[in-house]
Amino acid sequence: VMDMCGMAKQYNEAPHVEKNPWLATISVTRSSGLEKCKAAVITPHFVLTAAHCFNIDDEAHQIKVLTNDGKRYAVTNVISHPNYNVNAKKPKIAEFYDYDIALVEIGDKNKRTIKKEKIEFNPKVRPICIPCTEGTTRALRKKVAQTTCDEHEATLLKWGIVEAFFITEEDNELTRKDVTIKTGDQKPVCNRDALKAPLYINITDVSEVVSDRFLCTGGTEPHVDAFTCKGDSGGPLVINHRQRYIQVGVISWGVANLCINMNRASMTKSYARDFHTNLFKVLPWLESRLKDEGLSFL
Ligand SMILES: Cc1cc(Br)c(Nc2ncc[nH]2)c2c(Cl)c[nH]c12
Repeated sequence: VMDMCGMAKQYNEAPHVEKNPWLATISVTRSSGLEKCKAAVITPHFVLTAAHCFNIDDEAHQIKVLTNDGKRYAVTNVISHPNYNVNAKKPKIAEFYDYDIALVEIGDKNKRTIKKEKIEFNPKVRPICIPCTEGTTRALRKKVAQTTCDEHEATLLKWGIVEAFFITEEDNELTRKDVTIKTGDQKPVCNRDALKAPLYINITDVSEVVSDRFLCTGGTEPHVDAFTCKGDSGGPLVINHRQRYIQVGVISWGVANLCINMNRASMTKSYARDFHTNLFKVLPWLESRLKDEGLSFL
């Protein structure tokens, strides 16, 4: 059976990498320089990240996946969501992040070995749980036979304010940043601040830039949320359910760039919202692309 997902060391003094063993870093080497994103380990052959981390002309050999134990993995394939198209609404909207999600397949095409290289799990490298899989039913301590995907969504994304966190890297140290997902009647209030992004200043209808695929976090109500930096792109938005960890989103974009080369501003802004691709909204794509990975989707 697939290694139990969403398990991490809990004791206070545990190394940060063992508290967040699913975090991975994606590096893309281009002639124009190095781009970095974050990702989440979900199976031995796949990490999950944001589609906007890649350009059309990036080739697999330019991309490496780094796991918490310091191992660098070659990539055979980047599978971006078919509906992702950052240019879809040009010129009115310069960058459009709908369906901003991608699977990165690990392995080395050039190696003559038949078996693909795969991510080695250990206390520093473990998979996170993905919604609507058997592993998440077990992590939620529910009955495997009767639990539905709707129950996963009802349990994880309750109506109103949902406590979650993302993981960022500061001075080579992983730290969790607490946020609240605004669902139900709180969602429109959160989404509306998207129009405060410099990029969208001339847009009047928020639904043109914030599609139903996004989860919205950030701001100062009901408590001051952490905000993302560009370098956090692709990282997982995580819910801690009784010490089991389930990924519900992928960090896509934010309204305010309160980070100058990763120096996070001390003060946030009420409109400093962040938007994450909601995994519940891309399940058919996830399932079709991960069918041979032993995840057992519901
Ligand atoms: C995570 C993340 C990604 C991107 Br792309 C950003 N850039 C941006 N968002 C809208 C237009 N451009 C930001 C900002 Cl800004 C904060 N966090 C970000």
